[in-house]
Amino acid sequence: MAKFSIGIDYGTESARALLLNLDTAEEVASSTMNYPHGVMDERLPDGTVLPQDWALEHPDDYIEVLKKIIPDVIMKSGVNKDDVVGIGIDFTACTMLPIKKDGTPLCDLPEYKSNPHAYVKLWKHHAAQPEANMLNKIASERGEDFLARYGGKISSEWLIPKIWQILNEAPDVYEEADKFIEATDWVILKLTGNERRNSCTAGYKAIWHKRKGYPSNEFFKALDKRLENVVDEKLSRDIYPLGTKAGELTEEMANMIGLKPGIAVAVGNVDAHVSLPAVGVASPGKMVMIMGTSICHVVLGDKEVEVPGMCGVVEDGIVPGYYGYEAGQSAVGDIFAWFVDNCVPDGYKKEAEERGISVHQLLTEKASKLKPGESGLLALDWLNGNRSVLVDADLTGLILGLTLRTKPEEIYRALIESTAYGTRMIIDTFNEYGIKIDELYACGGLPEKNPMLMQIYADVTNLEIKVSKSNQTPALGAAMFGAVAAGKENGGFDSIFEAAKVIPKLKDETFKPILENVEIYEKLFQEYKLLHDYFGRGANDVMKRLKNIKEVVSDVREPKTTCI
Ligand SMILES: Nc1ncnc2c1ncn2[C@@H]1O[C@H](COP(=O)(O)OP(=O)(O)O)[C@@H](O)[C@H]1O
Ligand SMILES: O=C(CO)[C@@H](O)[C@@H](O)COP(=O)(O)O
Repeated sequence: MAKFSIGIDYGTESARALLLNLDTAEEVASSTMNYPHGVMDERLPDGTVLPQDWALEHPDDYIEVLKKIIPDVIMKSGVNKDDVVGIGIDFTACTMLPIKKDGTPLCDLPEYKSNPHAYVKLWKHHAAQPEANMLNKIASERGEDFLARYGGKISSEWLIPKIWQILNEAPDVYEEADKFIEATDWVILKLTGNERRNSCTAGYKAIWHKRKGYPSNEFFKALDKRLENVVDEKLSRDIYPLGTKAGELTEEMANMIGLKPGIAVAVGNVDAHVSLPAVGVASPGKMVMIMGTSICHVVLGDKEVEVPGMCGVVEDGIVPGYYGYEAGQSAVGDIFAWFVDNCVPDGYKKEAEERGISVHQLLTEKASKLKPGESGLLALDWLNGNRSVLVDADLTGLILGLTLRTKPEEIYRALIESTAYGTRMIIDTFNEYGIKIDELYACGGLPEKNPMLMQIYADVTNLEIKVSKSNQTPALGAAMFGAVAAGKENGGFDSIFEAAKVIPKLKDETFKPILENVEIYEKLFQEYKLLHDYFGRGANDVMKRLKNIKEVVSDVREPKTTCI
């Protein structure tokens, strides 16, 4: 009798469940649900207004979606729920929340309902940049060796700046919280009743090292004396490797989501990292791009080297036995969404509607007719800051070369190209510092949605791109880890390597660089690099000065005196 595993991918806007047949490697059914509260970046459910750079979610949504998407995949597939042997989840990260000892999120307590700090801080919450700046300054003055493992800087997206922001702006929330926890670990706590923090988020987002643990209490004290014992008081030193079984599905949750109690549940994982074995990559030299709202770039290495501006290198952080490297771009699809939502004339929207296609598709169709370089435009892709290689959320976007004749599709294409140049910067930096990238693999929403974009990435990087056959690659990876938690004796796998040999599939069609495009893009990329270094490496900090003026004028937070 065939056995099944369920993978749940918690994305930025929605969660998707995938039911995987472990005998045939077939993706039997999937189901998606948007988070009822969505991303809260302007106000809380009760109307409380949020300052700029904030991005919150409601933790109740993460359970709510399970009640729909799990019964849905069982119903659609007609599979007997008793044949499901494993569950794995992956999440965006660092997506964190304050909770009480029993797991109750602070925002669920009536007295904290209107306090933004009591909610989930989503990965793209960038309002902890002052704390990140200060942390980097202090760590660098103290010669903390962990900085090198994070490309020289800790991002404002990561856990410690976020916790420190809570302490600075809402000390009562900090006090009231018994724990701060990654959302991925919180969902596992809800599913199994066990707090089993995973090594991936701990390593990449919480400055934890397999052999050295967290930074010292002295370091945390140097940040703020109230943080001296933050690890022991608010986090945990018990960290579990990926592939470990976190526990078994509790009766209460099983009843709620329509499954059998006792199913093996894997420790939590991250959407980017979980995707690597899901495209069949289990050795160095092959970079996987998870392309959607943002792009995460992950690659394995057999040594630990310091690559400037990478998000992190973590031993066993992706699969056991290798150093997992991560880099990323904080906004990619989000930039195109911004353009579509804010900068497209009504005529375009009408045309798209009449033809029954999305505005993205219409712009892409028009932009496909342009040759590389034809628009005379060049853009910087920092509309949500720069995560790699500059690690600076205070940088902003730029479009150069506009004229009175510039068309929306030209700007749309220039924005796509800018994100491809951002990826090329990352690849070049890895190559330069000894992590060779010989092959590119892609998964996520964008390869499905936009072949023109994929061709531009192949031309700009001059690398052939292989694409995952699954349109739910992170969920597939999560299901594979769920099957590893179940173990071979229950119809699963003994290791993620075993699963990676038989489950993943790639599309037959690949995106191959086109020589004449490669040549023009090489010239354009050199121009991008000049702009990148001029605005991003301190020659002209105009972006930060503008942001500073904006903050003072909008009076949301004290002006920043230093930009690091
Ligand atoms: N045809 C398109 N071309 C380029 N981008 C698109 C297109 N359609 C949607 N998008 C962008 O894709 C992103 C969503 O990607 P997806 O991978 O589905 O989600 P997520 O990153 O949340 O997992 C959105 O930011 C949206 O703007
Ligand atoms: O930062 C990470 C992983 O490290 C991602 O979770 C984050 O970029 C969000 O990814 P999505 O674009 O929503 O898939």
